[in-house]
Amino acid sequence: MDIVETKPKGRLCSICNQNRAALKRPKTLEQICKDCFYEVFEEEIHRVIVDNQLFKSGERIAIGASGGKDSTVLAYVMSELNHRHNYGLDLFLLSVDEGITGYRDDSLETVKRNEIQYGLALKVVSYKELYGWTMDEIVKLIGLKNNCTFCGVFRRQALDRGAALLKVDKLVTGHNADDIAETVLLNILRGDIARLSRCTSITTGEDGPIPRCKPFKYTYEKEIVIYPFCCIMVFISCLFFSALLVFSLPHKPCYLFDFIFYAYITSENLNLLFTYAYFKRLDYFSTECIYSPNAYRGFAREFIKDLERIRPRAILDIIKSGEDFRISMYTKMPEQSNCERCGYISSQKWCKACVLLEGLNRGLPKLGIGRSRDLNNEQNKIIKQGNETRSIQSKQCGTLDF
Ligand SMILES: Nc1ncnc2c1ncn2[C@@H]1O[C@H](COP(=O)(O)OP(=O)(O)OP(=O)(O)O)[C@@H](O)[C@H]1O
Repeated sequence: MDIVETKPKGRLCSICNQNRAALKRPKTLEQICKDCFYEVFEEEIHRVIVDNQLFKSGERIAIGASGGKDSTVLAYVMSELNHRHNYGLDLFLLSVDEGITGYRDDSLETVKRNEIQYGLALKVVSYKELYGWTMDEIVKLIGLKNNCTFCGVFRRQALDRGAALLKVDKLVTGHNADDIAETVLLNILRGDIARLSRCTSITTGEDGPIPRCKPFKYTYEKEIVIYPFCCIMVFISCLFFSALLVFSLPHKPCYLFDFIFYAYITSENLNLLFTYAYFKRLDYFSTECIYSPNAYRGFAREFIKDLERIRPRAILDIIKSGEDFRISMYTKMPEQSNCERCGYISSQKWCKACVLLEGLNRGLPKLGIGRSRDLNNEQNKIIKQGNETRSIQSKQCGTLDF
C-alpha cells in the first residue's frame, strides 16, 4: 500500500518547513511550529548563558522564584538546560514572602508545587522574619503611595540574605528584555546615571556578596507568556470589530460569508498568540500585585509596548543603547561601602533598607522616601537620633545573618 504523505493544513513552520506554524515569534515575526519554538527559545537562552559565561560547573545557584510567569519559566528552563547541557549546577528555588495576603500567599503555593514538579529544594524568607514588618502592615501605615519603594528595597536585600543562607554562588532572576528596556528608560527619565550604567549588565553585584544574573536579558516577555485572558479579550474584540465592519455595510446577507471568514482568521491568529508557558502548560501564578500602583514604571512599560508594536526590535535597541552609554569621567559616582548598621552594601552610612526600617519603627515612614540627595541630611539626622534611641524604639532586624 502506498503511503500518501499528507501536508498539514495552513502555513508551514519557517524553520522545519514540515509542521503547521503555531505562533508568530514577537522578536523576529517568523511563523514557526511548537517544537521549533521550544528549541529556539531554550537554545537562545543556552547561548546567552554560554556566551556570557554565567555559570561554572559545580556552582550552587538560587533561582529567585516568585511563582509568577518569568521565574516559573526560568526555573523550568534552567533545570532543563542543566540536564541537557550538563552544566553541573546545583539549583535551588528561593522565595521572598513579602506578607501580602491574597497575593504572595497564593503565589507561594505555586512555588511549592514547582518545588515538587521540578525536584528543586525551596527556601522561603519573609519580611516579617527579616524586618519585623509585613507589606500588609506597611501599607496600613503608609497607604498605597510609595509602598513599592519599601517592597523593592526590602526584596533586594531579602533575596541576598536568602541566597547567603542557601550558601549559593549566584542568584538568577527572571528579569526579561522588556523589564530591562523599561529600567533603561526609567533611569534616563530619573537622571539616575549610576543605575543606568549597571542596569543592562547581565551579571551585577560581582563586587558584592552574591552576584546576580539575568539569563532572560534578551528574552521577550511576549514569548514567555501571553495570558490566555489577553487572548480571549483579543478574540472577543476582533470578533466584535469584524462583526461591526461587516454588518455596518449594505447588503448584509452577502457579507455573512465575510464575517465567518474574519472569525476564522481571528481564531487562526489567536493560535499564534499562545507562548512558552502556555504551550508547556507550566504552573504559574498570574495575578498582579494588589499593592502595585507603580504609575511611573507602568507609563514606561506602555510606552515600550507601543514602540514594540511599530518596531519589534525596539526593546533590543533600547537595551543596546543602555549598554553603549559611556559615562563622562567627570560624573561623580556614589562610592560603595557597607551599612554601619547591618553590614549590607551601601553608598551611605546606613543602607536604604535600614533607613526605611528606622522610619517605620519610629512611626515616621516618609523619612526614607524621596530623592537621595534630599535624603542625605534626613538620613544623617535619623542615624544620629537612631543611635541615641534605638534600644527603646526600634524593632530589631530579624535574626538571619547576612
Ligand atoms: N517574592 C519574590 N521571591 C523571589 N524572587 C522574586 C520575588 N519577586 C521577584 N522576584 C525575582 O525578581 C524577578 C523580577 O520580578 P518582578 O516582580 O519585577 O517581575 P515579574 O515580571 O512579575 O516576574 P515574575 O513573573 O517572575 O513574578 C522575578 O522573575 C524573580 O526572579
